[in-house]
Amino acid sequence: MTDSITIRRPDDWHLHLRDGAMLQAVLPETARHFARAIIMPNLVPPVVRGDQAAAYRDRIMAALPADMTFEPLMTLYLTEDTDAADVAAAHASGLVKAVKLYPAGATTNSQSGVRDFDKVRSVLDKMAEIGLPLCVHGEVTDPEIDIFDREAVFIDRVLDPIRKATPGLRVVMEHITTSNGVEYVKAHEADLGATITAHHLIINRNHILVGGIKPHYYCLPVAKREDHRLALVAAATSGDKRYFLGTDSAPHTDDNKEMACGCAGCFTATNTMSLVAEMFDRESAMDKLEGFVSLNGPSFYGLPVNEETITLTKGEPVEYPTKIETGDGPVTVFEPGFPLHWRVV
Ligand SMILES: NC(=O)N[C@@H](CC(=O)O)C(=O)O
Ligand SMILES: [Zn+2]
Ligand SMILES: [Zn+2]
Repeated sequence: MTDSITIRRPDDWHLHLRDGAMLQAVLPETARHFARAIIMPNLVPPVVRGDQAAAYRDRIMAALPADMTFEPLMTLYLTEDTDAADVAAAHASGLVKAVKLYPAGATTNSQSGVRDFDKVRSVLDKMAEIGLPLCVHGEVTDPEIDIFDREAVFIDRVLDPIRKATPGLRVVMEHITTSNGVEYVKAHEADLGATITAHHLIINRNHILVGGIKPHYYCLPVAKREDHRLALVAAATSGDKRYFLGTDSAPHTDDNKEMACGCAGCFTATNTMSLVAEMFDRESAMDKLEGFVSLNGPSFYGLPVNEETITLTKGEPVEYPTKIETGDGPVTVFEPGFPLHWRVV
């Protein structure tokens, strides 16, 4: 049995860093292990234009501790008013690596998202032309649709039509939670990838609801039934290059999670590598870990892999804080409910 593994330094292809005091507190948790991350633009107000993305990147770099290296890969939040020329310029300058589609009302800070997909047609056409990926929060918001079906219905009603209407558009299905998401990627060879979070490899909907409600397991898309979790584990550990790690680490203060109407989001930045390694080890798939966390993402985004390496070793259960302190209040670290044995040395 292997108890030590050295891999190229990983990247996180879906991360929420927020701003201000929260940014200051959570950034080191990611930069400790990850070289780069795709930075989600759902601030209030959202990061819509290139100049806003440049200013946000500068705030992230200013918050980075002097002894750490980290490269934020910036994204723009697609709205019905997004200007295709501004998007193209932000991409040409090297600043912006993706555009993010939030169906309006689907998740945290998505009020400015898209309602009428015809209104973003010209931006999507431009993105297909210049090879700029679209990252998609794939859930319909129709109140008639059951929350556990929203991803599957999104694929049929929205995603597949968009892809057919915009040939060549490169799409990342973000934080997939269903076998439907896994199968859709598998069935469409070109221009399609998917991120998978650490927490969706670990929890199913029972973990949220059985024996009392667990607000720190509530995120969107919500965890589904066990057969979907198993499909995600199989996809992540398969070695298929189209699946890669996007943690969706999404900090909310405990005050905002543990309330009558708690926010959606799991905070995993602190222990992601231990969580993912534990799950890969259980599947006897440690040889696939580097692909999932360090190689497949750069391959999809057309970026070089990281030159540095990290080493993980297996031993006594890893200790990590139950909460991190932030200027806005404590944020609870994702607790899988079982010991983690792999640590980054
Ligand atoms: N995943 C979540 O539950 N929350 C994210 C938004 C998102 O990625 O959908 C957040 O910004 O808090
Ligand atoms: Zn999302
Ligand atoms: Zn997210």
